[in-house]
Amino acid sequence: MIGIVGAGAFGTALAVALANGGREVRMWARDPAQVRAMQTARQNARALPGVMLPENLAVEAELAAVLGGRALLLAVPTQALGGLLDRWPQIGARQPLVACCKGVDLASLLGPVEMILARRPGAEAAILTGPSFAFDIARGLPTALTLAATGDASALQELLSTPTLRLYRTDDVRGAELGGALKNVIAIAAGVVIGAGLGDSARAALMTRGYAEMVRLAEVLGARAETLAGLSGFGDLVLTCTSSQSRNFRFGVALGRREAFDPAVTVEGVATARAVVRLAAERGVDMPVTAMVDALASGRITLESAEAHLMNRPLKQE
Ligand SMILES: NC(=O)C1=CN([C@@H]2O[C@H](COP(=O)(O)OP(=O)(O)OC[C@H]3O[C@@H](n4cnc5c(N)ncnc54)[C@H](O)[C@@H]3O)[C@@H](O)[C@H]2O)C=CC1
Ligand SMILES: O=C(CO)COP(=O)(O)O
Repeated sequence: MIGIVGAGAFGTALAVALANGGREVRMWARDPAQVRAMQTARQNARALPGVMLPENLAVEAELAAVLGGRALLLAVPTQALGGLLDRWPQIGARQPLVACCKGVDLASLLGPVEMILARRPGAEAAILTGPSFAFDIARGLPTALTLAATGDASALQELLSTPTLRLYRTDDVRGAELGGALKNVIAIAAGVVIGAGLGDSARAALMTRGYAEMVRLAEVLGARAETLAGLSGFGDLVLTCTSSQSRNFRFGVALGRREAFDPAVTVEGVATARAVVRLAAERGVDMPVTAMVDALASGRITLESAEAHLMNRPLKQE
């Protein structure tokens, strides 16, 4: 059995793909009304309307029902992960924990695996990340992801791979965590550029310079540059900066157009930008694109001054 905590878009998509791949899956949602609706309609109408839940995917109202399997996937937004682990001490005692989220925690400046290990020392912890929209995964479209764990991830890799979900493993947990977290910030910047009508060339420039600062910070924090060049960094950066399926990209487009954006939608890059600005300052790393996204998203600067600031930085070697 594979347990999943969190029945949002990503948790449900993984649950559907794993169940369609022949695994027994149990997914827990905190809202009993949502559980009943999913049990009755065999759909997650809130997160993935139109996707049928296979028979071997059970939707559970009790957390205990999803514990004790071969792995427990934690599919909640990064800013909710700490609270989840604090609220439910029984999570983690009996199975490997796989973080299925992308971000840096604002309260602790830690990544998802670091947050798990800070609260559950000695737990077997991993992160599943990489270019993959929930709807694509749920529809059974081919998807490749990175599974990063400090120990040997071969058994988990086998368990979580299906004919449509192909997992590559790495021991560079820091690199995988940071690739997924930092690309969301750059995707917001790419959205701003498109929303403001600055053009595809400007987007390509921002993606490239954004990638440079992602690698700069990741290396200082002990990650390997080659991990950032893989699925969890470069791969996800390309996907998220170029598709309007991405919520981070769409949030950026709204910012660029000076339009409002639904605050109920999960946009990981906003809190992560704020956290990364602090992390970068602590480590003395220059991250101009991230700083600009944070300042824009929090309304501290205008679009015009953000553009002028980035274009008027001292000329330098690439
Ligand atoms: N949607 C996508 O295409 C993908 C999302 N991700 C990542 O997955 C993570 C989750 O995102 P989504 O599922 O898309 O967000 P979502 O907003 O669709 O769902 C989040 C779910 O977490 C639940 N939740 C929040 N706090 C909770 C708590 N304390 N206890 C229990 N449940 C809680 C919410 O009720 C909601 O069902 C994010 O870090 C995101 O970056 C990764 C790859 C693809
Ligand atoms: O991480 C994702 C795709 O890999 C999903 O991106 P958004 O959270 O921006 O929708």
